[in-house]
Amino acid sequence: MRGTLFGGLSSPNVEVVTEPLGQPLDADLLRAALPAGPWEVVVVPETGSTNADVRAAAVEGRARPGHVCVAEHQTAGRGRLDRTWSAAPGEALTFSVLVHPEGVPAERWAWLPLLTGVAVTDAIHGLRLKWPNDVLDAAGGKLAGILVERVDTPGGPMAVIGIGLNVTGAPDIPGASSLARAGGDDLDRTTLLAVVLRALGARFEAWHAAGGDATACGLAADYRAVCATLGADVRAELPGGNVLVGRGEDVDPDGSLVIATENGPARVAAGDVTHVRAAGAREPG
Ligand SMILES: Nc1ncnc2c1ncn2[C@@H]1O[C@H](COP(=O)(O)OP(=O)(O)OP(=O)(O)O)[C@@H](O)[C@H]1O
Ligand SMILES: O=C(O)CCCC[C@@H]1SC[C@@H]2NC(=O)N[C@@H]21
Repeated sequence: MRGTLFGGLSSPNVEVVTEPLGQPLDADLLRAALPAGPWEVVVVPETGSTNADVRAAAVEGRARPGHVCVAEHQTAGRGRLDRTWSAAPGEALTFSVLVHPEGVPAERWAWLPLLTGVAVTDAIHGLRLKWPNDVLDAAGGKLAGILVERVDTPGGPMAVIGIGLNVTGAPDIPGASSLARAGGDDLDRTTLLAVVLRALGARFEAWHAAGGDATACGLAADYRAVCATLGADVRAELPGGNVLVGRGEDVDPDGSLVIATENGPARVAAGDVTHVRAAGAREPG
């Protein structure tokens, strides 16, 4: 596997074909590129939201952990905090994975979105994370978003991990980027998806085996190493209009961001924050 952006997770099973832009996803090649395990991959030409589809399948007992739904196009893609997620047909990877963090205490599930962000940076070199889990290119453009939702299934509580990764292009949204804009020269979506799923599977297994202890499995340290928010001047907007301004100082063992403010350290959990921005920056919302 060549290219400036891919990480070291290439598989000897992956036949790498450099495809022209917009080549459809190859479901057979994708399945062959994944290691033996729980993967069950469904590729659909169009749907509303892969997160909604996987959630529905899980609730109805039709999907097992390891189920992956990939859409060439979403007509009602969902972002965090009830935002929308948009991408032109074929230009992005939009997919969702069902996972079962069986035995992991509920408070540790907050690491799942951060774990997913780290997996994307494992798979594709040169990317950073904006806390909690926006994936940024080297220039700070957002090229992937992550939406993790808990779902109650007949087999117990599980989580749907949704990833939208802009590959050959990005919507005309200020601050949005894509792998193509970031200078990536391997833009084959089938190969990319296989590499990201392998990285996600490896990160999930290690975290799960550690009972969800992000420190014990090395996830917390790896997260800090790729987190662009640490050391940066940030402005965190909270629901109700309160704002915290300070320097991103640390990420707690529970995944909260510690901001060094003039009044001392303040901790914010992902669910408590409407936006985290570079201080002074004007960004969309
Ligand atoms: N394909 C896309 N690529 C990038 N951003 C997108 C895309 N589709 C929709 N968006 C939306 O554009 C907005 C810009 O993202 P940005 O990271 O600046 O948001 P934000 O306000 O900082 O929120 P957050 O950090 O919670 O994602 C977000 O609302 C995001 O969900
Ligand atoms: O940054 C965000 O706001 C999160 C965006 C998550 C988008 C992905 S695309 C695949 C999956 N299906 C959805 O409807 N959303 C997620």
